[in-house]
Amino acid sequence: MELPVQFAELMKNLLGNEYEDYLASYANPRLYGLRVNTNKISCEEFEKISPFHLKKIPWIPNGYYYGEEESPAKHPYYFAGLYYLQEPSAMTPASLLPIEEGDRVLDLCAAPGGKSTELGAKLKGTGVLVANDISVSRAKGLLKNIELFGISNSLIVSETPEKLEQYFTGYFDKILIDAPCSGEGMFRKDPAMIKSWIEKGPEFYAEIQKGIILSAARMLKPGGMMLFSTCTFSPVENEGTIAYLLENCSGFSIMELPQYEGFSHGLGGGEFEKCVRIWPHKAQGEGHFIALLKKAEDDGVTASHIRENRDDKVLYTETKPAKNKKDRPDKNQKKRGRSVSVEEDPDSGLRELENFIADAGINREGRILKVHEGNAYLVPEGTEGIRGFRFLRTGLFLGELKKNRFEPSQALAMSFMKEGYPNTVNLPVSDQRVIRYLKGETIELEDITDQKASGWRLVCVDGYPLGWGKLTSCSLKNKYYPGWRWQI
Ligand SMILES: C[S@@+](CC[C@H](N)C(=O)[O-])C[C@H]1O[C@@H](n2cnc3c(N)ncnc32)[C@H](O)[C@@H]1O
Repeated sequence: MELPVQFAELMKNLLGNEYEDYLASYANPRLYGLRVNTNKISCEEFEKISPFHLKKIPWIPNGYYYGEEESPAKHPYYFAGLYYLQEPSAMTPASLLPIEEGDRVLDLCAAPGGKSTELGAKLKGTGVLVANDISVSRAKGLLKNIELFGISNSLIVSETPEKLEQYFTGYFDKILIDAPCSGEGMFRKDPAMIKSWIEKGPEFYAEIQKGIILSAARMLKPGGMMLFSTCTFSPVENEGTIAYLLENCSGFSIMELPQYEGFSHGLGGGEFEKCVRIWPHKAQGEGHFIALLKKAEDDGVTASHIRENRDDKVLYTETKPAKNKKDRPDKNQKKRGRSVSVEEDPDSGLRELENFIADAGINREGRILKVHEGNAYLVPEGTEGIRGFRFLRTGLFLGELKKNRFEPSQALAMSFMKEGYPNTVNLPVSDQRVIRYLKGETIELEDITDQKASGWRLVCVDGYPLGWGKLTSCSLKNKYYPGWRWQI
């Protein structure tokens, strides 16, 4: 691989006598990683059913290497959201951010969801995950991955960090910033990054990162934790950005991270040693930088910042944002249409929706049912009043109300756990009808004797949900979301 001359010089200075080992690592075969969605299946269970040759990634509890010749993206278990395919060192940031159930979590630069899917899995349906990316087109890919993973307590947003900050000051328990960077650790996986490096270079991204990290710092609760990561090697983008944060926000400190075999310390000595660097010539990964930061309980800044916002614009209060925002004029309300509650519109299929929720045993605890322009959602409590952002999704999209009917959504199908829905058509992975279903075909079920009553069925592979079908006379009309169909 031909590396830019200037990059090669920088790396020689950085690595000294390790430079040759680093260069030699480009000749090694590329590494492929698979991370199990522990929200849907345990690692033990996955190891039992996996058709792939898996080898544990030593530092990721639910991460595995798989062989280059295998195609896990072309397997029904992928369509069941049982795993995410991700370069092994890129699994590290979400794995090292200590998420606790009930946390409010922000993934600030989230698309296409490699980290968000793990953060959401760790929350196990509790708390809230706000997954944001400035790029709307990339955020659409993020939305698909979040829904495929069955994560139902998330808001998918496409905003600048500065805009988010106006509402979310001091709001989050945990924040992950997987920052835009010059991608020096991606050169082997994606040689197009070399061209981008030549055009822009580390300084360009360092400037962007400075803005992002300060915004994130303001959105963190006192006592909260924030993890900053990149897939690049340049110190100006890594330790440099952390130094900038520490200079500008006095309440922050760098936290110790576990030093697994093959991990290296951050550069620059002192506190920076607590950061982790993954080098491709020392670990079985392409390369990453990770820093975990803690905000002091009393940082002397956040509290007054929240007060400023409250006094000034009443943008956010800690306990019940919805209540305080109720009376604010909502400029976008007309464009978006009116949200109605179940009681207000009994004829629009809402009764069928309520029956569906009751029959399916959907847990509404901590979530609020909202219907908006014929679409029904379960929105995490406390976020229902947030307005004015470019949302791609607010909570779990349940489905559409059509005249007197309710049509359940693909996202709802994916949110069920194994055996979590009463009316299923469960096919073994070896059954040809699994692929035919994923291709959008009608499938016949004469041989499955318990499929007599007509109505909605959750189609599953080995018990894991894939999507909906509607049964009449042993024939299952395909309701799999057309945009997700098997194209292979
Ligand atoms: C390294 S990628 C994120 C990868 C993602 N975390 C994952 O694991 O799949 C960086 C992302 O930052 C987004 N981005 C760039 N500038 C941003 C900004 N100012 N605010 C938020 N996101 C930004 C890019 O669109 C890009 O998707």
